[in-house]
Amino acid sequence: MATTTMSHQAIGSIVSHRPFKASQFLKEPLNVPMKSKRFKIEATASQISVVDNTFLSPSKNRPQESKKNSNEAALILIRHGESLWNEKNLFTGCVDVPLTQKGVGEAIEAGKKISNIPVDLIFTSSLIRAQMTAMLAMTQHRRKKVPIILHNESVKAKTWSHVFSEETRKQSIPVIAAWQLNERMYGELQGLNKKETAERYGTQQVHEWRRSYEIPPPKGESLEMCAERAVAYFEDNIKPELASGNNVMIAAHGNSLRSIIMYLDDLTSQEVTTLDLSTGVPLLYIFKEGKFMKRGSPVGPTEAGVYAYTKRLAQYREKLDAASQATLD
Ligand SMILES: O=C(O)[C@H](O)COP(=O)(O)O
Repeated sequence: MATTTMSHQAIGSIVSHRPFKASQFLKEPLNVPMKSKRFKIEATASQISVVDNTFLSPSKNRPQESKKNSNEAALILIRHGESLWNEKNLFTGCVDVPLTQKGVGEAIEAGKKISNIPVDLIFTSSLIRAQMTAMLAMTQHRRKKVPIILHNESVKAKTWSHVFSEETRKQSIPVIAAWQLNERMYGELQGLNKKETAERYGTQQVHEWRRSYEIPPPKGESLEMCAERAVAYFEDNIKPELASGNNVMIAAHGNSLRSIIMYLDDLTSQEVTTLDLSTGVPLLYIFKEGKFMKRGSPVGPTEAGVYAYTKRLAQYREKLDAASQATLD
């Protein structure tokens, strides 16, 4: 991947800034040797990235003028709705299972609760239950922007998923799927029934595996090991977006979010053992002057508490109200 990145920069410096035409790329002769085809694809991608690097690129690479001038941003955390293995009371971890119908409903209800809160970027894990939750929640959002899952896993994926309209891009919300936000890997417990496992190994032992900070399940990740990737990702990729004034939603998992909340609330390894997250319940934080203020879980879309001390959120809601009033007139 480093090669691709390096050739991106190398190519980027020589690629002219002429607007990119999909037809140019799609008519690419398929009989070119692999290397130059890779070069051509990379060149094309660099042309795209040169043409519109304000869309989808992390704020740290975004030109100054595109960053919002605000020292306040909303951060919404949401554990995925009930999954098919939650329903069966099986340890899930990194096994990729979808939501149940109840979990779908939970995601939609969560969307209603946050429908007035601005969302500029969405981060999910690479697991479908988190991605389903994010997409379903956003169907309820009053701003009606379209969440678009980014595909930067290869130069070709990035090139072939390019959006060619500036206006359409403005009506979209980039969704970044990161494996670092995946549920903790539950090792040899994955697929086992939680009740049967407690009967076999003892309730205390299973509670330690599930809720302690340092003790990993057999051949799995401890919460501490999960935090090493999830919190690092949050600090490197999500916090800079908040600092730029971008409002972020993270749809992830019980333990990857427990590790992030431990960081946000500065919990001790003892305190985090009592932290448990329900499925599909959004939690709101306000990031202001470098600090995270917990605002709790919005019960309804107009709950005053959500907007207390957050002038920007209140103004955003007033704008949505005015816009919907205008469409009614
Ligand atoms: O991975 C799982 O089984 C659940 O998402 C979380 O499980 P836990 O509540 O046992 O941590």
